[in-house]
Amino acid sequence: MKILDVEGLTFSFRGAKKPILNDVSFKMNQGEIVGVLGQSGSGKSTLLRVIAGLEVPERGTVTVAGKTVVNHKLFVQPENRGIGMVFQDYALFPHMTVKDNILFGLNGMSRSERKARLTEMLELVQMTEYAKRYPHELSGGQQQRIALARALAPKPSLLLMDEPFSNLDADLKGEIREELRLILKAANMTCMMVTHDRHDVDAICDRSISLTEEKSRAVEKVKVLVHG
Ligand SMILES: Nc1ncnc2c1ncn2[C@@H]1O[C@H](COP(=O)(O)OP(=O)(O)OP(=O)(O)O)[C@@H](O)[C@H]1O
Repeated sequence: MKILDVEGLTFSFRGAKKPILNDVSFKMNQGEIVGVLGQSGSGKSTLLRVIAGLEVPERGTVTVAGKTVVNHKLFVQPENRGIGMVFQDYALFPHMTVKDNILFGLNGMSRSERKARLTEMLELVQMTEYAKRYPHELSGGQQQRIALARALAPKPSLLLMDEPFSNLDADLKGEIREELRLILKAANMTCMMVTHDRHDVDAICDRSISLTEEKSRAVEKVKVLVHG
């Protein structure tokens, strides 16, 4: 089943001469983990932001789990797109415990459903005994796992991760990469991950797409590189 379908996506920042995303098209199947590679400034984060609904494209269509979320006449708000996001700095709420961070965003569920989902998420990321801690009492890798649990808790169709390893030291990175792949596969989550590090892609992703720039600085069509 197709979870993400991006067709002819074009986006320019206000006042810019050329689009930063120019006619970008690709698809993702259920459960696929896809890396987004490209040089600094090539538009990787912007692509994620447009898909998430944090930016409005000039042209193009984005369809998530069969539902069009943006086209020339439609714009679905970010919170209604069924998309989870994990940012570079994890963006955990510092004044909330691990438990409350994960429960945040589960408002539509009954009390017992929320409790069950919390338990399930803590088990998935193996952080059950940390439920009462605050973010500053956790290591970088543990904070990343909680950010992941919080993003997965509302059962999004698609997870977007922007440079999820940039805050981790090199030793931890290897361990966390393996762990992240296992968690995503266990949840059968479809995930798009921005990274500038090809090693991340090799260790975690099923394949990658690459944003390429011509000398004109116009972004070319996405090239799909299939790994393995
Ligand atoms: N709000 C903005 N207004 C104008 N230009 C912007 C804005 N945000 C980003 N840009 C520019 O758009 C381009 C793409 O930015 P983006 O953050 O998507 O790149 P990236 O590929 O994720 O880069 P990096 O790997 O360095 O994070 C950059 O040249 C950046 O300077």
